Amino acid sequence: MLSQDKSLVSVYSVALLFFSALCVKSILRKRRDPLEKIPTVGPSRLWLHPLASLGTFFHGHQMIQEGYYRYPIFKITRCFSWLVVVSGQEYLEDLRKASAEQLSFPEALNKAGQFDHTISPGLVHDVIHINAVRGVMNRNIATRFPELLDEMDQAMDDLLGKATEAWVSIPCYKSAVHIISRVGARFFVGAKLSATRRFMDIMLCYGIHIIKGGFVISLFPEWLKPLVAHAIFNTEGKIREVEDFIRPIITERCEDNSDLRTDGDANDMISWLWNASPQEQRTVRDIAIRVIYLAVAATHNSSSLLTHVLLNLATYNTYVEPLREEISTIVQADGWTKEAVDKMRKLDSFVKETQRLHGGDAAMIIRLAMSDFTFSDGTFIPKGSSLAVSGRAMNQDERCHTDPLEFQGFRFVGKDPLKWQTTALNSEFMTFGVGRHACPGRFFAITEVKLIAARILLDYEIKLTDKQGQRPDNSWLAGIFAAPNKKAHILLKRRV
Ligand code: HEM
Repeated sequence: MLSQDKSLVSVYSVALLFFSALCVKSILRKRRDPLEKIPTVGPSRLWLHPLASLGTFFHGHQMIQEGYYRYPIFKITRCFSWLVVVSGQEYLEDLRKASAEQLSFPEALNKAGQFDHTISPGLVHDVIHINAVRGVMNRNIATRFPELLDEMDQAMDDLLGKATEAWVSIPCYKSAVHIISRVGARFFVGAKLSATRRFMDIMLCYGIHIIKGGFVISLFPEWLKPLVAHAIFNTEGKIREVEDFIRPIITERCEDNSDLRTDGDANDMISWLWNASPQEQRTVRDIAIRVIYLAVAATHNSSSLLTHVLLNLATYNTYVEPLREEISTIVQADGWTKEAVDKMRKLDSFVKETQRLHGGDAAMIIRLAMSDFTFSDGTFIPKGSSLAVSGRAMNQDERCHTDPLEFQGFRFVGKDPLKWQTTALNSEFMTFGVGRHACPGRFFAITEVKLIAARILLDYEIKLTDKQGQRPDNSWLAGIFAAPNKKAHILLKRRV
């Protein structure tokens, strides 16, 4: 009995010693922490980081929402470090103006997705593919619009069959990924590959490779990362599989290292990227890597947005008829063209309102401080800190939008399109970012999502599976990235 008491005492003594050591360490660190002056939402003791990080992992969006109403700048814990979150216009302006040597988007992206190891070292700093999207790709959306339409119809037929007069239940997110990835693949690499099941599966798996692999690889020290990427995630092997699909296309379009032809069905991302690259980067591997990166960038966000739009069409059914009326009138006059889709202002507003209420991440515009940085009010941010903007809270602020938690599908109709059209960049609404890194693919994404929604509206009746009309809740990735409910189904029935 006595010896049992003794061992209990020693356990308590060790625990007390450990706790005291943590407190001392925390106090010392707190004194040294250069971010100490920035208010904290959630636990502020660094020794509580493991627990607090768990809190952020589940409730980060609520913490950011709370911080937004209390401070123009604050911090929360995230994976054993701080995430500094800003919202005030002055801070946003500083963020926008900061040079790449001060606050870097590519480095923040690399830290989050470990692209150096999940795709290729240095890729996030290369601009060839970004310039291709900004320039030649965006110029070709209208030209290649008939193919988008064709691919979208084929993808719908795949999902629902040609003639369905009964209600069919389809998994909303999975179906959105199916349609978006097919339309994207048709646009990027042409009809042959978008119809090749194996290629499409490999590209979809690559997205998962980046999300899961990136997270696991980030847990290892820098020197071990290449080994883990090679041994566990087989990044090289995955790239080689994509190369095998792209090689014959490149060979068929050119016999030496000169420009690839861009006529007819060769007018796609493979030729655009090849022709934009200097001689030493005109390799199958280089093109495969860039195609993978763009396909990943193009698929996840657009599929999530389409899922939210479909769920909202099914939930807020009173918008269906006015939208059908707008779409039919425009299509009767102009046919199915990009210009016609651009003219669909009610649909545009419906998509934007969906982004505002359902689509936005709690933390947007991620940046990594590459050197010490000081905001214009004197707030100091040390090198290595991660920063973000409380985008979702801004989108739902009653000072900007009346009844902000209410879905008003036509909220943006009649408002200045330069500021409130879906593709407009606006420091009060940052779903596509701001400044030099603002999403270059937004014109394609919005054309594609509006086109798919418009075709579904004209061809199908749509409703929720829930008889009470309850929209399925969003889910949160790592507590701060909004994702549509992946289990949600919707019901579609072909219109007669
Ligand atoms: C609804 C769909 C989409 C959303 C919400 C979205 C959102 C974003 C955001 C927030 C950024 C970062 C901006 C910043 O931090 O300032 C970004 C960057 C980027 N997006 Fe998108 N995006 C979408 C679709 C697409 C598509 C379809 C493509 C490809 C064709 C694409 C290609 C890119 C690229 C290449 C970048 C990096 C730009 C750079 O590094 O300068 N995105 N996107």
